[in-house]
Amino acid sequence: MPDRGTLLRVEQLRKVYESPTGDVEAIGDLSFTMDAGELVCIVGPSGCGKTTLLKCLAGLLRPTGGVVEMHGTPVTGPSPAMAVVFQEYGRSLYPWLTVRGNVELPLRHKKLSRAQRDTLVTDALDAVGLAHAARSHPWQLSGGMQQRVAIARAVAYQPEVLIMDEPFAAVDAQTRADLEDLVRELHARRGISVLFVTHDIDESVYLGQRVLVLSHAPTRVREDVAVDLPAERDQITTRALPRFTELRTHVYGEIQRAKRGHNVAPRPAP
Ligand SMILES: Nc1ncnc2c1ncn2[C@@H]1O[C@H](COP(=O)(O)OP(=O)(O)OP(=O)(O)O)[C@@H](O)[C@H]1O
Repeated sequence: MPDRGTLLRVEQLRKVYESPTGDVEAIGDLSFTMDAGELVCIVGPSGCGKTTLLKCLAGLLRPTGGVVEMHGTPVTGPSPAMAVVFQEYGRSLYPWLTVRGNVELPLRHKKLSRAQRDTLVTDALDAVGLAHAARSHPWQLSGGMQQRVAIARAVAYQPEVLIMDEPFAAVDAQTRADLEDLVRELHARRGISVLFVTHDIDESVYLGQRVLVLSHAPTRVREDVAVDLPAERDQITTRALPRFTELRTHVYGEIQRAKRGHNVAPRPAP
């Protein structure tokens, strides 16, 4: 397990895209911190700047202003301590490699022996329930299985933080529920910190220990909602709790207000 303490610190982050047709201010003045071992979800109105934020955090995009720090060190480029899983699993996997080959590929950049690599790949495939499909090719798998391969690849890399950008948007509802539980299990068992962007309000409350609600663009944190549901969750009983309904209703209301452009009202969560 990683040490507890501040993992990520984002301070007055700002991102302006410059283009010939005019500048687009995607991130306004955004600050939050995340502790090691936390599972934090991010929701916000469509187009508010969620992907831009994740790319700045992952060192894939240079911010216009502000600070992103991991363990007190500025993030200036992609870090081996972070792994990113995007929505388009189909495009992120190499069709000519087997499942095992796809999971193994990024590990070739690490100084590991063949045996160490094999163990990490086998463990990651076990963790996502795909040991039996190791020799298949991605195109032989269902969408949900392909997304599991993408998750296994991220997990095998042994990141400290897993950054996920709407990873289950393209799979069916049942598969989505299974993958949500897989993420919760990886977080609980392996102590991986998870930052999870989703459009789905129920998903954010079911998964998260906190939900950051973003404002419309140029985005900032509108509210940081503590999800005080029991740590042990399951799809049926947790979602049937009155507190689950209260939290999802609250987050939904905040997003509606954010869409209408209401200012951030500093008030406590329900
Ligand atoms: N490369 C780019 N150049 C110019 N503007 C961009 C670029 N990428 C994103 N934007 C703009 O920045 C804003 C935020 O986009 P972003 O994709 O980060 O939002 P999002 O919240 O992830 O969107 P969605 O809800 O659709 O997933 C939008 O206005 C978008 O048009």
